[in-house]
Amino acid sequence: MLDASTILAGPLCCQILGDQGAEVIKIEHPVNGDGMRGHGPSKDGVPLWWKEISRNKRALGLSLSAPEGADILLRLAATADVLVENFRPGTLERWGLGPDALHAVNPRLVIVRVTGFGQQGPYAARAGFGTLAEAMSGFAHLTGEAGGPPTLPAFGLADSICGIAASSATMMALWARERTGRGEVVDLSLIEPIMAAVGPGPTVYDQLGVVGERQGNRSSNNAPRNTYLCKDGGWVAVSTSAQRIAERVLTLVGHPEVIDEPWFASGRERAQHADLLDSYVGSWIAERTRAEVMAEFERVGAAVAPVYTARDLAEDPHVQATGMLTHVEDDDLGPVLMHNVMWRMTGAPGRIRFTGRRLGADTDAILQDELGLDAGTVEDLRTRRVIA
Ligand SMILES: CC(C)(COP(=O)(O)OP(=O)(O)OC[C@H]1O[C@@H](n2cnc3c(N)ncnc32)[C@H](O)[C@@H]1OP(=O)(O)O)[C@@H](O)C(=O)NCCC(=O)NCCSC(=O)C(=O)O
Repeated sequence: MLDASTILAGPLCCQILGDQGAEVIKIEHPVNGDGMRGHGPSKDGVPLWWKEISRNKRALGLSLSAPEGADILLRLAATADVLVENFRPGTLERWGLGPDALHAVNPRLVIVRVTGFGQQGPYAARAGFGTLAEAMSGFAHLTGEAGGPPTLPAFGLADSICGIAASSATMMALWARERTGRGEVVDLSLIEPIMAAVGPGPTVYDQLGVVGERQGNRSSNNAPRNTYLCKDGGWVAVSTSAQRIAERVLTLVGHPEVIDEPWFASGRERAQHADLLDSYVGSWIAERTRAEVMAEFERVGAAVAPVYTARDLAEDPHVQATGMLTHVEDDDLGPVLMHNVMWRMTGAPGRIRFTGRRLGADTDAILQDELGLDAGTVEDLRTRRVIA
């Protein structure tokens, strides 16, 4: 599997498949590397996010815009199952590496193309980032306080949802290939996966002519639903998407009488009485420590979670017991804590074999051992910065 993508969506797709056993070659610009190397904090010059996002990927520095680099990609593509890229539409074609050229060397290749806005349409040529997808999908309009500005997430939400969707699309394309014998071209924009996650807003607009508005931490589908401050300064989140859970919460906080109100019978109607329900739940929680709130909610079978920092998450006994986070040995850093393979499978469990490598760490092995280039050619390409 060839990961010629940059920053987040495409690389996350390849990380997920690499976790599950795909042999991934990470292709990067030989001089600049993947911009992802500069994202987020580093320790003594070692980029920390890179260790996680590029795990299980061998590193090849290769200029795809140089004709000799493009030729090397075609040779790698000839035996690959999948190529993931996220250049603007037309860029691969400009380098002689469009789907026609790739399928000419390997008709069974699955080509996954991540873009901001899709391969076609009036916005196709625009530069795309997850932030723009968060804005255009409806997410930002719905997020934030009523009366406050539209709000963006503090992390790459649209990119990550797209990366997860891309991994699923890749597997579906591979499955289709099993039946047809032919590769696929997957056209995946950053907008569509987060649009699907934002929900049925366009359907509601189509049928009812109304659009949703920001309402802080509340939901228009259920109440009580919010974050609440505990006596010791900790926060918890409560959700009551199921009717039975709503009844248990209001009984627990000492207001069982409200359950008999006709409007209490549906989440949507409860949402219209969020002020009252929040005041009942909020004042009960404010008199207790977070540990007490957690224990009481658990005792009555209601739904609650602590609002965690990264430190809380790392120290949580459930996270530790289930291995949701795991330590992986790294050459630069020693043991590094990172999120584990995202799910557990009985027969073919995923595995983190190694952490993200330095730019070009595997270039010689890939070009000499796998493509049969001689050492002199490799050195010449390196001198001319076609490879790194
Ligand atoms: C990210 C982009 C805005 C970057 O736009 P541009 O800089 O104009 O690049 P292009 O796509 O046109 O691709 C050409 C450039 O790719 C760079 N490039 C990268 N890798 C290589 C390799 N291996 N070889 C050659 N060139 C390479 C190089 O600098 C090229 O510029 P030249 O040397 O000049 O030719 C765009 O690629 C894009 O819209 N991608 C789709 C959406 C996407 O995935 N966005 C990033 C998600 S992360 C995110 O949203 C976030 O973190 O925030």
